Amino acid sequence: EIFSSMAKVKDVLELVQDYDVKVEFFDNYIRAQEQYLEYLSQILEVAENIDQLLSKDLSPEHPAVAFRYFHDMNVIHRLKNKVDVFLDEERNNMQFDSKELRDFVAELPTEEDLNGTALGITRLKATYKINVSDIANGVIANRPSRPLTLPEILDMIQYTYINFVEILSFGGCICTHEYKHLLSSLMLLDPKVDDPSNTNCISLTRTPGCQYHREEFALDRIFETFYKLCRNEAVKPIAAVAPYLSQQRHLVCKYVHNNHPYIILQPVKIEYLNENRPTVAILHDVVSRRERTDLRLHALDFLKRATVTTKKGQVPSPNKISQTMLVKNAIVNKYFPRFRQRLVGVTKLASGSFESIQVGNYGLGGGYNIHLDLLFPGVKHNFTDTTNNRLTTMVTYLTDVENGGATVFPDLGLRVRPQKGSALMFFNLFRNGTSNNFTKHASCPVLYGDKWIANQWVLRNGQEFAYKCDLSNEW
Ligand SMILES: O=C(O)CCC(=O)C(=O)O
Ligand SMILES: [Fe+2]
Repeated sequence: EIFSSMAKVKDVLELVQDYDVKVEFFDNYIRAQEQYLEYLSQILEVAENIDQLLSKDLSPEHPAVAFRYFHDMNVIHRLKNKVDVFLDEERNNMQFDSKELRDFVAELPTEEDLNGTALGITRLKATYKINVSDIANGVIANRPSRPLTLPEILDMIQYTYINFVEILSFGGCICTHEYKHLLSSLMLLDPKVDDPSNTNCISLTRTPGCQYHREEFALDRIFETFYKLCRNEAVKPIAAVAPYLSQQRHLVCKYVHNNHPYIILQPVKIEYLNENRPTVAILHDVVSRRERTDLRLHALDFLKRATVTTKKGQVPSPNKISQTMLVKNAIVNKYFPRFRQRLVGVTKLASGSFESIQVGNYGLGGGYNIHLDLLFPGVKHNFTDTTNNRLTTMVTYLTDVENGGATVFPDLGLRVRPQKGSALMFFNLFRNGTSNNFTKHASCPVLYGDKWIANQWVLRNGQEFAYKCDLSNEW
């Protein structure tokens, strides 16, 4: 699968570009074949000439006739010599290695990629309210390209339609927001289809699996909020967090070094976006250019699409259109020690419970639906739990994203634009170890650009001294 990682899309385009040499080869091969056939048909023509002479029973005893025979046969000779020289010179162009072609084609995007791209575009359409006519004209995020051709449009319609039918007949969990994407695909087919939020199709689609999510997150409302935030429309925090907002008048930006040897000479600028319940902050310029490049290069060959288990077996996760890989702690310590040390220095968290780094690259229209980062989402924690959940998330941005791809917190009404080198940090757990569900967050689909992140999660166990726990559900 290629479409779910922009880096791989770029890779395949490079491959095709490299294959220009091969394209030139095919070109030469075809031209050589044409030339060869041309010689053969000339030989045939002369041979037919001789045949005609023979059929007219013209005797070679006639000198003029003999001359013509000899002349024509000589032409054949000359042509044959030409063919020999030609075959000699064009040997390379006459040999066709179909294995090479097969290997090349095996690297190219498949139908699944085309399908994923069509769905990605409808996702962008739903999230960013893009006009159907803009899509048809090849304009996305005010960026012109060439208009789609009729076969391209027909393909897009076909794939979005297939997706629609497939998901309708799919036995697993289908949630309202997925229908919105699909219904907006139908809007692509027919712009007159009503706004998806007004359609009663949605009630047809509730499944027991969805109900669970529905209770947990009240999906309908929250997805509206999610999309609004993605479009950079103003969103108020939900009432449950409002009481804490009055405390936030003094939100600050400050430089921190914590007297920590790793950052004392290069303090980190922290910008608080939400001070409490949960604390959300941006750590500016914590990942160097070199680290950003090296992490991406290191990850590229290992990226894999996340899957989920369904009745149909393992299928790509519909909620996460990206590819990820883990950089094990041993590798982090060896090759990326300063990345880790700077995060330890600024957070004062014990480095022993830092998880392996997860590097991620989003694909075409790729994003990550609303979720909690907890390893054990449904579980209520207390200090007697043996489970060890994720206390802190740090999403470091390895690239800027030209348009879209923001990280949003629907309950908090917060939107964070990826800024290369900075890290978005938040605490997933309250002081008593229970999950703080206000931290649910999502990555908006990438509208234009190549979004790379590196996630650093820090586990709760081992932080007893660094992060004081108590019985409250304060942060
Ligand atoms: O890519 C983002 O902005 C957020 C990523 C995220 O939430 C995750 O990987 O858990
Ligand atoms: Fe997350």
